[in-house]
Amino acid sequence: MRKICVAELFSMKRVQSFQSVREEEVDLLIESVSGSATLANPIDLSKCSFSLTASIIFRIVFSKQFQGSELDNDKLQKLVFEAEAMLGSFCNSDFLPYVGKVIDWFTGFHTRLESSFHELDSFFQRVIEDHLDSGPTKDDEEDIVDVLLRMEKDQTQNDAIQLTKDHIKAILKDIFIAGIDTPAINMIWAVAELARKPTAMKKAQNEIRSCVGKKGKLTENDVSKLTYLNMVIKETLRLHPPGVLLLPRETMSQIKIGDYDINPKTRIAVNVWAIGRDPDIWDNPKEFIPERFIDNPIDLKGQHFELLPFGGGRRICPGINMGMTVLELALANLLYFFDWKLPIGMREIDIDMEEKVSLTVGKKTSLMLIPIKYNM
Ligand code: HEM
Repeated sequence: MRKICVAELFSMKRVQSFQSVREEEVDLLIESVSGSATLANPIDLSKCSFSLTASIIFRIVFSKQFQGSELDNDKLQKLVFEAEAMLGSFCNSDFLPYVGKVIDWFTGFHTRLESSFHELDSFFQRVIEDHLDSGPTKDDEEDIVDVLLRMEKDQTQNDAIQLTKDHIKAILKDIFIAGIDTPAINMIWAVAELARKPTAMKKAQNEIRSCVGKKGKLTENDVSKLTYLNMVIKETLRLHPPGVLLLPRETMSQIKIGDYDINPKTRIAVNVWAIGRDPDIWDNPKEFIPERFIDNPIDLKGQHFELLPFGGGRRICPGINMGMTVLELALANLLYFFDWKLPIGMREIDIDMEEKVSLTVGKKTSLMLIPIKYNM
């Protein structure tokens, strides 16, 4: 099932087919930040980044606008954070037969879980019904729901897996939870780290501005030339991988890790946050130094175990291409069009880097910075 979805939903071809959506949404973000830049007031970049990734996911998944939708105005953020909190919490009934269920009822966990599930489920149900009502879509205009409904319709009884509406909703939920928050979190950590290190910020801006020149427009085609920006993103993902423990694994046989004998069916969590800060692997591990990736072959594709922000193996993030493209495009645009100043009276070291721990680990407080329009 995952194989089919990866081939259909996250292939390079499909990711490319949504290029115009990403570029249009980033342009809208830049337009809205430009409006605030004239006032020279700090803006809430955390909110902007969540709204950008939500807008992109809404359009590629449902062909719907996020702004003005029933989940706009912080409602979606609350829903996603609540679903992440539930997935990241200890669920007693998973581990303690019978008694666990009673404990979950008693603590209120069960009610929270049900309410989070029903809100998302009824939203996806409406989305699917809308798509069915509006009939088939042309191949080159398909969104992700269209693709999933087509796969359901075209399957035969001989197929090994029978795709149902519940499967479709589960896939949509996965994309929603995994695809909106993670790139937004990374965008914020990257800008926060750059704001704390003005030399790196300037270096990234100089690279972008000399590459794009006075064109006044920065597209995905420009991004592949930005090597320093790519190092900034790698360094951010080393220090701040959003999914710090990856998805849980279960051992299939008796294995040995270091000096430990691990039994079959043991649940394993891989702490990529700790690996990224391991002093045996990285010099000055707590320092933000994008230059450490110069002439360094380590990449993000799950082959180098020193750096696994997208995981690895069979469960590696299927949205890696989409996530990286959104991150690169949005950051490049924010750094091309604006210089970023700290609110009055604030120093670089005052930027709060405290983490908010849930299923993902983001910046606890909003990142507030003043955008200054760059004169080309
Ligand atoms: C910077 C951006 C992103 C980061 C750092 C990230 C990271 C991750 C990680 C660490 C995992 C677990 C992998 C493992 O355990 O080996 C994961 C899973 C997943 N990601 Fe991403 N992700 C990002 C963007 C996206 C985007 C944009 C989408 C979709 C559009 C997406 C969809 C998914 C899905 C569906 C899964 C679950 C796969 C499964 O259940 O096997 N991700 N992601």
